[in-house]
Amino acid sequence: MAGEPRTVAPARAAPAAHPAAIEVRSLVKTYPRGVRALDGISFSAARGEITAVLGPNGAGKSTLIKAMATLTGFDAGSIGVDGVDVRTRPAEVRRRIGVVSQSYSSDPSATGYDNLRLQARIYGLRGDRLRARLHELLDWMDLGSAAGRLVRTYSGGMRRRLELAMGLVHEPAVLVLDEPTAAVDPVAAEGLWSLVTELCRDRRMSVLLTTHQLDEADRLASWVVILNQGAVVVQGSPQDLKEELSGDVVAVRLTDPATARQVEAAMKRLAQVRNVAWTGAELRADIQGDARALGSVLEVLTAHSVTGPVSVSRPSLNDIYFRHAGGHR
Ligand SMILES: Nc1ncnc2c1ncn2[C@@H]1O[C@H](COP(=O)(O)OP(=O)(O)OP(=O)(O)O)[C@@H](O)[C@H]1O
Repeated sequence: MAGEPRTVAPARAAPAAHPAAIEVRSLVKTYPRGVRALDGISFSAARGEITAVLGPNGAGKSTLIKAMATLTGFDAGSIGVDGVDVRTRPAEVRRRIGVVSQSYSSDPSATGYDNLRLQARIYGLRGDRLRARLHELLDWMDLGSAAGRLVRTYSGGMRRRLELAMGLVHEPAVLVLDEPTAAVDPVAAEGLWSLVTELCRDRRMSVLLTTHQLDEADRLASWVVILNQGAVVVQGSPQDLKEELSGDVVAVRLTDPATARQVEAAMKRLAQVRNVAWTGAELRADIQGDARALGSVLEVLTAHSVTGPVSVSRPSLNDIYFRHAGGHR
């Protein structure tokens, strides 16, 4: 379960004269049968920066993206995209936002070029402008030589780059990427991230991404919003979030269920242990204090005859994620 709702930094608010790339205020969305997917979330994504939204399955990330992209309605609150209200001016929002969703939107039985051309035509590009934009995007995404091939012959990384090109065709001010590196290999993911970083740095594009890859958020984003069960449990810069966890993290793998339960209970009784969370069979304890705190934790492990390797490290964004977004055995 998540801890108490909290922020390590207040939700940022942009001055009215320079609206944020995305401004979400007290957003509520309830699906039929009373599923409250978004329970009053607020955050702001700054212009020209990467903002990451993290959260476990079902946290509400996709619903949030759909609401931003005008693909689903919401019950209360507001969303501004590039200063434009989603509810009152949805058509204008669609011109200003590009969305690259988790599921592919390209047609595998058409060529990369034809997919991109169709997308450009949907956005009203014609003639020389269309050809120039397609040429630019294909070149930029390093798809020039593969443009005439059917998309079904593309590798996962090439297909992701094509999807990115399709999301950029109308030169949106705000780009939303829903788990863009899911199912691509690390090299292809790295390629995608350098393209996205370039978009922000050189073209002042604002990017909001959802990811399960915490190291990605840590490395790329200037602001991180962690959702759980439709609520913002914590938000701040990666640095803010890390500073929130001073002390050390002790990690140990416990495969025997009875031992795991006993060790968890004993750890929780230690005054120096601030939080205990599970990542699969790995128990992670946040400890506060000097070497004596570590000594007490090791004593618990010894008392329960735990002989496996134990690691001690500085907290990462991973630890904050599991602390706030759950992590039960
Ligand atoms: N069309 C729908 N009808 C009813 N409930 C829905 C619908 N879509 C999503 N939900 C529910 O809303 C909640 C939030 O789902 P959402 O897909 O937004 O989460 P998510 O964070 O994107 O998850 P994932 O990481 O698995 O993609 C979940 O409880 C989900 O079951």
